[in-house]
Amino acid sequence: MPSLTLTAVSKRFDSVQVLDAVSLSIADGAFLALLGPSGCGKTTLLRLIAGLEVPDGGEIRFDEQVVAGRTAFVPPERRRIGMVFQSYALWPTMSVRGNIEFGLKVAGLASAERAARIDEVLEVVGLRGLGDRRPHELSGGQRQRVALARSLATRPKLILLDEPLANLDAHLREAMLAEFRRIHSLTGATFVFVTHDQDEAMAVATHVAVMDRGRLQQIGTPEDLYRRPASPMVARFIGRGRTLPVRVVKADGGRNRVMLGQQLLDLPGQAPVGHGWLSFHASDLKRVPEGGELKTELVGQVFQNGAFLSHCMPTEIDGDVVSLPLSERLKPSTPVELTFTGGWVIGDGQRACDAGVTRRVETAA
Ligand SMILES: Nc1ncnc2c1ncn2[C@@H]1O[C@H](COP(=O)(O)OP(=O)(O)OP(=O)(O)O)[C@@H](O)[C@H]1O
Repeated sequence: MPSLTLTAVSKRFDSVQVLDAVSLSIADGAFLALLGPSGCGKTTLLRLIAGLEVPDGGEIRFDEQVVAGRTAFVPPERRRIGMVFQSYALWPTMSVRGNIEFGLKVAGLASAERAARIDEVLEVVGLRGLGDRRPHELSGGQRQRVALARSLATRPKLILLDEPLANLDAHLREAMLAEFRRIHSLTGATFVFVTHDQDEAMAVATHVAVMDRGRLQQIGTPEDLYRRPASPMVARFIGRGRTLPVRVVKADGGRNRVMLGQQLLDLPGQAPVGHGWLSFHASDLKRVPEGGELKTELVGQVFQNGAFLSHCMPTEIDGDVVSLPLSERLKPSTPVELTFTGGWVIGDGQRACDAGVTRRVETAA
């Protein structure tokens, strides 16, 4: 059963359409990352799910209950959600236990049950023994764990996390990502996580929703987005992907014949006949001595991860620079012929999640 369903959710601030008919559905226990460039509407979407904003149109359902729609609006405190912000938002004068206990008191739990719940969540987030400390006596990572413990304590069905790792250094971020995964699978709650960092999203989420200028471009597993992007924007945004213009001449059962300049290629894809895009990553390219499908000229190299990351400009077609690691240093302007060992064909203007289309996502096994 889907635990969260958005149907054509829209929001305007003044004259700006911040969210435009966003529809998606996630299953119970999913870990969804909302990913996209700054200003694309991720936080606004999270705030709508939380009930901190009211949509102008569309509907939000938790399980079968409409929590925001034309005829219903359930306030945040009655939505059974937990929220974790990048600022932690802990009470500085209260101990860790006090911070966690606050929401339990509001929920009307008796003292013994509150104490048991606090012990339980401190154990889950790995802070047993630190309950009497105050926030200033904790590291950034520990404070974020307290914030998570506080949101878990009321046993919400849905945990909403708004850039929770933004204030941590790179090393701690990685450790906390692993923690979020562990805690997610331990609790079985549905997590919705806002980030603009795709490595973070791909590492932690079972499903990722890519947004661009208020619209949902695609929702899928991290592998779907990487290998089968639904739009040129997703192809370029995920994994430093590249796209080249192609003409699709045949569409047949999940494969496409395309013309890349004068070269005929046969690749996986679901594009209709017409103008399209070949999407690929560095690992889909191979240098060959001659007869390559893409003729280029070297424009620069950088030594990176034990290889020369080589930037090559197509010479026979109109397209952007492509990059791949090569084992040798080459002189600038050296001709470099490439073939495609992989790639994915996208139709022009293809959109996975246009207005009114609901994409269902099942939880990863
Ligand atoms: N309360 C508000 N009043 C007016 N405009 C707002 C309000 N909240 C957000 N916006 C605007 O809505 C757009 C989307 O903002 P939002 O914070 O949802 O984006 P985001 O994708 O989370 O961005 P970031 O990654 O930078 O946090 C922005 O142009 C922002 O300026």
